[in-house]
Amino acid sequence: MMKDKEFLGTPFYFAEFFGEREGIMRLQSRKKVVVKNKVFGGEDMLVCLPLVSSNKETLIKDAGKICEYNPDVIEWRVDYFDTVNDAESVVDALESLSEVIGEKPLIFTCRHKREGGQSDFSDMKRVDIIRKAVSTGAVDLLDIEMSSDREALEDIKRISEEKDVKLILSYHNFEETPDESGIVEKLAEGERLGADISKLAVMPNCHGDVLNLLSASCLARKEVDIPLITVSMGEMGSLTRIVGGMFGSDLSFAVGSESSAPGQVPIEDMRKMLGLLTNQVLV
Ligand SMILES: O=C1C[C@@](O)(C(=O)O)C[C@@H](O)[C@@H]1O
Repeated sequence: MMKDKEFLGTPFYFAEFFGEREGIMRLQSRKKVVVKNKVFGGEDMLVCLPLVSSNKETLIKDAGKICEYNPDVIEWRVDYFDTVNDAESVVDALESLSEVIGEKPLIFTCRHKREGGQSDFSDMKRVDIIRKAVSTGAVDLLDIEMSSDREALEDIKRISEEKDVKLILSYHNFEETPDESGIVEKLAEGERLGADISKLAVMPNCHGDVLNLLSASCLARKEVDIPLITVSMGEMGSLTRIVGGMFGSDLSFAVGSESSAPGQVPIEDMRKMLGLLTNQVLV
């Protein structure tokens, strides 16, 4: 059998690991995460539309608009919200948002400036916002950096477990892309820290970085059991948002109203391209 790759010093045969035919279009994860009938790590890569609205009025308007595209998942980037530090106003907006999006799974992301987000808050404040948001029952998944303060992370894990909210542990690097084994290691770290889903979004500085992101996503399937989200950001990396699903990424962020990261593509374009790649009838 042809050796596909040296993986951390060990010969690695994709066909042997995944089966000769299995995974031609998708490398599925061993463990699946099911949220409101959407399967992370299953047959299809899911498409998520982010909301980056700055106040309740635009949030509700933007939510209505993105729902017209019928995304699989919605992310509220609450760090873009002007009054993010006022937990009561976040809860109030969340309750209205939940009415608009109905049965769509919602990711709640409260990202600090130092993590590439938009707002400043203390670790304690963030835990408080998250606790109150989760207690509404409107949050299905929480996204938090794996580099977060350990105590805060443990609090957040406890909060999410109590309410059966799934935890996405993320690694962002807006400067560069780690090498292949560094990417696999980060994704494995997410799982070790207790994530339900491990995510990595990194900036490429050359085309080799984009290839590394894709090959590392494939290799991570051997090392990591949980669903993965991997992104090469920026213009150079934007193709990974389309083809990433074939290499082991289980969700891709597209644009419905406004983008939340460099290199995201409009959802209509993404669906056209995915339709061409998988030769399916377009929805
Ligand atoms: O972490 C991610 C991935 C992302 O940064 C992207 O590159 O698409 C977009 C963010 O909104 C999301 O929380």
